[in-house]
This record gives sequence, C-alpha cells and structure tokens, in this order.
Amino acid sequence: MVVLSQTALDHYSSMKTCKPTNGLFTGIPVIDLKDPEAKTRIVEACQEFGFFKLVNHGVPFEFMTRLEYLAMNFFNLPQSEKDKAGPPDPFGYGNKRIGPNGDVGWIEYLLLNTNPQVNCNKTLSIFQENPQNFRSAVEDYILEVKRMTYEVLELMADGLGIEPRNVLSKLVSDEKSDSCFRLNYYPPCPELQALSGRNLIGFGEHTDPQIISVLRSNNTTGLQICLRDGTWVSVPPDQTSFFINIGDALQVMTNGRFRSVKHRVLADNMKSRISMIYFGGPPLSEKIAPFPSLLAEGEESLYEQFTWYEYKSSAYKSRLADYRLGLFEKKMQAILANI
Ligand SMILES: C=C1C[C@]23C[C@@]1(O)CC[C@H]2[C@@]12CC[C@H](O)[C@@](C)(C(=O)O1)[C@H]2[C@@H]3C(=O)O
Ligand SMILES: O=C(O)CCC(=O)C(=O)O
Ligand SMILES: [Fe+2]
Repeated sequence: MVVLSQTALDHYSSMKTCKPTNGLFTGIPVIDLKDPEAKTRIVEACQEFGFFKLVNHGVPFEFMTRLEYLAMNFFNLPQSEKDKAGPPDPFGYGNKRIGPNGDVGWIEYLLLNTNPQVNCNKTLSIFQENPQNFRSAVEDYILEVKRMTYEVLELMADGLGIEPRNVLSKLVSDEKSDSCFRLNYYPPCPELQALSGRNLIGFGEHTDPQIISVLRSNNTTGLQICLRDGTWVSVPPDQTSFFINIGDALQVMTNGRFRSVKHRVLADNMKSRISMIYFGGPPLSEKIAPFPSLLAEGEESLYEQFTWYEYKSSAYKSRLADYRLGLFEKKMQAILANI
C-alpha cells in the first residue's frame, strides 16, 4: 500500500487530476517551413485545429538545449533562491498559482516580458546571479524564435490573401508589441500515479489571448489540445520542433476563420516536462478587428471592436478556463439587424 506523507497530501489536495488519455494523437498537421505549399497548409491547419507542428524552421537546436539546460538549473535551485524572483506580478517566478484569480496547477514558471527593459528587478537579479548567463540564453533564443515567427505570420497573410504580407508580422515585431515569454517546469508526480493512476493537471484548459504562441518542449508528453468535436488529444512531444497555437486576437482578426485552440497540460508521473513559449501580442493601443479584405460581401464582424489593452485587461480578470472572447462577441440580434 502507498502511504503519502502529510507534505505530499498538502501538495496534492488543492490540485485537479485527470484520467490519462489513451495514446498519442497522430493527426497533428506538420508544416515544413521551406515547403512551397507551406502558406496553404498553414491556413488549412489554423482553420481546422488552430494548431500545428513546425519543422525545418531554421532555429538551431543548440539554442533550445542551452536554454533548456539553464532553465532546468534554475528550477533545481533551492526554493528560497527561486522565491527571490517571485511572486509574479504578472512577471517573475511563480509556483502552483497561475494568474491572479485563484487558478492552480502542478507547475513552476518564469514569466518574462520580451522587452528586457520591462522586466522587474527581482527577475533581472536571477539572471545576474546565474553564472552561466541565463539572460543571454533567453535573449538569443527569443531573437531566433521571433525571426521564425515573423516568417510564419507572413506565410499566414499570403495564404489568407491579405496585403501587405507583413500586416500580421508587423504587429508582433513593433517595438511597442506586448509580447511575453514563459518557461514552464512540470515536476513529475510518481506518488499520485501509484495512489490513483491519475495525472495532475499542470496547466488547466485555456486559450491564449495573444495573436500567436510558439512552444518548444523537451521530449516529455503532457500537452493536449481540444479538437472541434470537443475531444481532448495528446500531442506527441518533439524536442526538435515548434508547436504553433492560434490565439484569441487572431481568431478575431480572421473573423473566426482561424480557431484559438483550447489546450492544457497534464503533468507526467515519471518525467519532468519543461517548455518555453513565446506569446506574440500586438501593441496595447492596437485595434483588434477582422481584416476588411477577409470579410465577404455583407459579412459582419462577429465581435465588438476593442483594443488589445481592453482585451488584455479583461483577460487578466478572468479564470483560466473562462471563454474570454464571449464578452466581446456581438449579440446575434445586432448581426441580424444589419443584414
Ligand atoms: C488565469 C490567468 C493566467 C493568464 C492570465 C489569466 O487571468 C487568464 C489568461 C492566462 C494566460 C494564458 C496564456 C499565457 O500563459 C499567459 C501569460 C497569458 O497571457 O494569458 C497566461 C496568464 C498568466 O499566467 O498570467
Ligand atoms: O507548458 C506547456 O506546454 C503549455 C503551457 C501553456 O499553454 C501556456 O503557458 O499558456
Ligand atoms: Fe497556453
């Protein structure tokens, strides 16, 4: 019989669990960035899944492994050291609490602004204290990932037939772009596996509010996406590739053609998972509305017009699983009245 210590019980008691799902999903679209058909394949994937795997992306593997190694060193520091970089406001080190509204998960993380000037002193001190230059590994990685993300967003614009082709990429490359970067660490939970055969929820179900999220993880499973029919499927991990998520803002800009994909992470019972995600967001003052050239004749926006600042402020008042776009959807009567 497995006997849990009081500490383990305290740890697990506030956490949600989930039955492990069967097998890994083999239907995730795989896009080769150098494929001449990439723009068409990307649009198909964003419409059907709001999610795809990107290969042949040109980001050197050493950039990923160097950052993974240094991030792992950080998460292996004594708790008192890590706590110096927290609590998150929203930037900084967080442990189990996600966001300001009571969500919890089996996770530790570092949330950073991609604009180094905005990072608070407590976060910067972690970088300065780290002898192997954690900060430069983060900056080098982000630079490469941004370059690749602009290429993906330009292919999306080409595939959608919207002009100019940098109409999306310029929003996240703007010097005022409100983008962030997150390192997530999910410790294994073997005691729970032995006790119940269930997995702890590492990061509860949600959609990402921004335009695009670019994720890279080690080879540990855990990420799941929700398909159109509502089934949850497990994404086979691949440490050499990136996984691209469409966010809420891009769903609105395409008037619902692209899906902001619901996703979550289950902690593995035996292996730790580490992931690094770049969230590309527009400047705070940017109006988020469908591109006029995407609207067919007589087609109305499904959403009220709002700025990224308004959406983000509202998102940060919500719980993780809330349907955040709901507050901004036009009422059906308003749409019908204009037809
Ligand atoms: C519960 C929350 C955490 C979150 C802010 C929010 O109030 C709702 C959105 C969450 C999310 C999901 C995607 C990203 O991980 C994130 C940084 C973001 O921009 O929106 C997180 C927020 C967070 O962890 O602070
Ligand atoms: O850590 C992961 O694999 C995904 C986490 C996530 O969805 C997020 O940070 O928004
Ligand atoms: Fe997410």
